[in-house]
Amino acid sequence: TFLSKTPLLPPGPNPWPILGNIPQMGKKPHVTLTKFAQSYGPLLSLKLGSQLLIVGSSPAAAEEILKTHDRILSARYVPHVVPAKSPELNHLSMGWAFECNDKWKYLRTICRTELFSGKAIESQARLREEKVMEMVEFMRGMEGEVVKIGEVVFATVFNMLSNVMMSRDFIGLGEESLGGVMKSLVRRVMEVGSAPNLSDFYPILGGLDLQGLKKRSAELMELFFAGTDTSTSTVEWAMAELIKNPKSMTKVRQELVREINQSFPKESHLPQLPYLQACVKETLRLHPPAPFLLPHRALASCEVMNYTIPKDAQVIVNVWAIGKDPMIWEDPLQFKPERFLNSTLDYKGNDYNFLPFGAGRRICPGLPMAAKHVPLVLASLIHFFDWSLPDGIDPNELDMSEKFGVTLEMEQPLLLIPKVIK
Ligand code: HEM
Repeated sequence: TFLSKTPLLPPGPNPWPILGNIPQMGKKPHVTLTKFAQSYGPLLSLKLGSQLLIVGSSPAAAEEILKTHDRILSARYVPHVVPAKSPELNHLSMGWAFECNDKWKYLRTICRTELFSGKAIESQARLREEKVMEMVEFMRGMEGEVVKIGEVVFATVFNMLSNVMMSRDFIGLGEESLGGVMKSLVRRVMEVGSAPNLSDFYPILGGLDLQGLKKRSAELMELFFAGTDTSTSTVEWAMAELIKNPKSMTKVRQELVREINQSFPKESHLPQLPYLQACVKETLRLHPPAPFLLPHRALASCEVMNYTIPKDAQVIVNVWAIGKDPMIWEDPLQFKPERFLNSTLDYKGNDYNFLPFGAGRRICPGLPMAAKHVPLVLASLIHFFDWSLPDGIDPNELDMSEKFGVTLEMEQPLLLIPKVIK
C-alpha cells in the first residue's frame, strides 16, 4: 500500500527467468556493469541466477557501502569457485572469512601490528631490495631477448613475499598463527620445484608450470596470491602504459637519474620519487587489479541511497567505473600521472574517488607492503634498462585489451626486449 515505508530494490535491467541477468554480463562484466550504471544510476540491482547482486558505481555509493554501512556490508560473499569447504582454507582464510568474526579480527590484527606495521615494513626493506637486485642481474643476462615481463615480475614478487614471510618477522608467531601457517605453505610451494633464491628460480621459470603452481596453491595460499597477482598485474600495466606514453617514461627516467644516479633504487628513495609514485597511482586508476574489490555480503537488510539492500545480497563496488568517470576525472581514458602530482589524493581508503585497495574494515591489509614493492620493482626495471617492443611493433599499436578474471590482467601478456643502460 502507499503507506508502506520499505524502500524498493535499486533499479537495474530486467532479469531473464531462472538465469536472471547472467546472459547479459558477457566476458567483460566490469564494462557491462559500467554501462548499466550509466542507464540505471549509481546503485544497481541484478540477479545472477537466484542470487541478488547490488553494485555501487559512484563515490557516494562507495562511501555508503564501505563507510556508513561498513559493519553490515563487510561480510564476505564467497563465490562458488572458492574451495571454501577445504578446512585448511577456512582455518586460515582472511579474505574468504564469511563474517568479520573473532578469527578474522585476530588475523587482521596480526597483519596490522606484526606483518605490515611500519616497523616491520622497514625491517623487510633490505630483503625486498636484494630480491629486486637479483631480478636486475637476471634481466641483464636477457639483454636483447624477448622477455615476458609479467613472468619475471611474478617470480620476483613471489620471491620477495616468500622470503619476507620466511624472515624473522613471521617466525615465532606459533604454528597455529598466520606466520606458522605461512611458513608451511611456503615450504609446500617450494616443493613444487622452485627454490627461494632467484638465481635458482629464474632458470627454471621457462620449464616451470606457473599456471599449475598457482592452481595448486590457490587453495592454500590466499594471502600469498592476493599479493602476487595483484602486484604483478600493476607492474605489467604500468610498463605497458609507459611504453605507450614515452613522455611519461622519460620523466620517470629523469627523476631516477636525478635522485638515484648510479646506485640501486632503495625503498628509502621512494619519497623522493613523486612522479614514479604518480605513475603507480595512475596505473591503479585505469587498471585496478580488483575492479569490483572482493564481493561483500549483507549481514542484514539495510538502506542505502533510499533503496533497500536485503540480507544476504552480494554487494560489490565498481572501482573500475569510478576510475573512468568523466564527472570525476578530466580526460579519464588518458594516462596522465601529472593529475596525481601536487595532490593529496591517495589510495589509502579515505578518498572514495580512488579505491584500488578498497576502504573500511575489509581494506587490503597488504597495502603498506604493495606501496613499497610495486614502485621499487618498477623503478628498477626502468632505471637499468631501455625497453622496446619485439618485431618493431609501434607503441601506439600495443594491445591494451583486458582479460577479466581473478585479477584484471592484460589479455596479451606484455613482451619486451631489455637493453642495458650503461
Ligand atoms: C597492487 C597490489 C594490491 C591491490 C590493488 C590489492 C587490492 C585488494 C582489494 C581491492 C581487496 C578487497 C577489499 C574488499 O573486499 O573490500 C584486497 C583484499 C586483500 N588483500 Fe590485497 N591488494 C594488493 C596487494 C596485496 C598484498 C601484497 C597482500 C599481502 C601480502 C594482499 C592481501 C590481501 C588480503 C589477505 C585480502 C583480504 C582481506 C579481507 O578480506 O579481510 N594484497 N586487496
